[in-house]
Amino acid sequence: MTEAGALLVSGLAVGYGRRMVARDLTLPPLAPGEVTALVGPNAAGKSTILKALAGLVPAEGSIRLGDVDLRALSRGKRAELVGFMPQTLPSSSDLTVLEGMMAALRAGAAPAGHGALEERAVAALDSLEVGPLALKTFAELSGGQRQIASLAQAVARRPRLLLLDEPTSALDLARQHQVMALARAYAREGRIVVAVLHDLALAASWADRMVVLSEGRLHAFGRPDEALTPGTLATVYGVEARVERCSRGRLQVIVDGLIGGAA
Ligand SMILES: Nc1ncnc2c1ncn2[C@@H]1O[C@H](COP(=O)(O)OP(=O)(O)OP(=O)(O)O)[C@@H](O)[C@H]1O
Repeated sequence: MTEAGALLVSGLAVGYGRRMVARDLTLPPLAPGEVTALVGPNAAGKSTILKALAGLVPAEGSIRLGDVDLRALSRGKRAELVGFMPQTLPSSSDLTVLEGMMAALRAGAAPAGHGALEERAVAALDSLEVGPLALKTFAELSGGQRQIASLAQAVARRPRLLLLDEPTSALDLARQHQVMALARAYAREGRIVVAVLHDLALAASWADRMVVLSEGRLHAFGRPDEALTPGTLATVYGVEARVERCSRGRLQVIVDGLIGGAA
């Protein structure tokens, strides 16, 4: 698959000082129109790789969005194309949600007028049904509200590539559904969404593809039913697990125990 506008990552090397998290990581092309779930055990390198794609940590290798070399872009131009929602969210900011969103939007390469930016910020909050949060400070929000506000900030610029680091970890069931539905609708407009998720059932329900990482290496890739196999779960997570379809066709992962350990 080499679809126009795909995210193409090859030979990616990223780490912290001498500690390499990924050395020579090449991913299959991630196509516009699709949600890709990036999964794997704790410390597999998922967040670091997402930050490398966003240009937030130094990396070597090739990161292209179609024919655009993302690593060659200025910070502002890259931020126009790539939206990033971090795993760790600000909790002490005195800025209101709207002020924070406006500041992020203004940091782009081609800022629009104040009114147009405010319209975009408000539209992003409304799309997640959290318009009333606009005038609250981040410090006043609950953990889940902070997560939703942070997602709205990442989406507001309408980037071609949207990177979400555990976007549902603090959310209740209804909000999880809402966020994943938004991610899917956003992708269907011809954009690329990559989301780090720990909940494999949620990932299998909403993602078109899954990338399974282990120790900074690609272990499996494909549709959820191709990527999530008992063999992969055993090797990558060290669990004895079954992958079954429930009556509505959704994949379920049932963990029977740890490999070599007590159930
Ligand atoms: N700022 C940092 N400085 C040094 N090492 C780091 C830093 N951030 C992460 N690491 C290390 O990089 C490795 C990968 O971490 P990363 O956060 O990318 O993993 P992850 O797959 O996202 O994990 P989790 O699922 O637990 O969030 C870990 O060994 C971690 O200790």
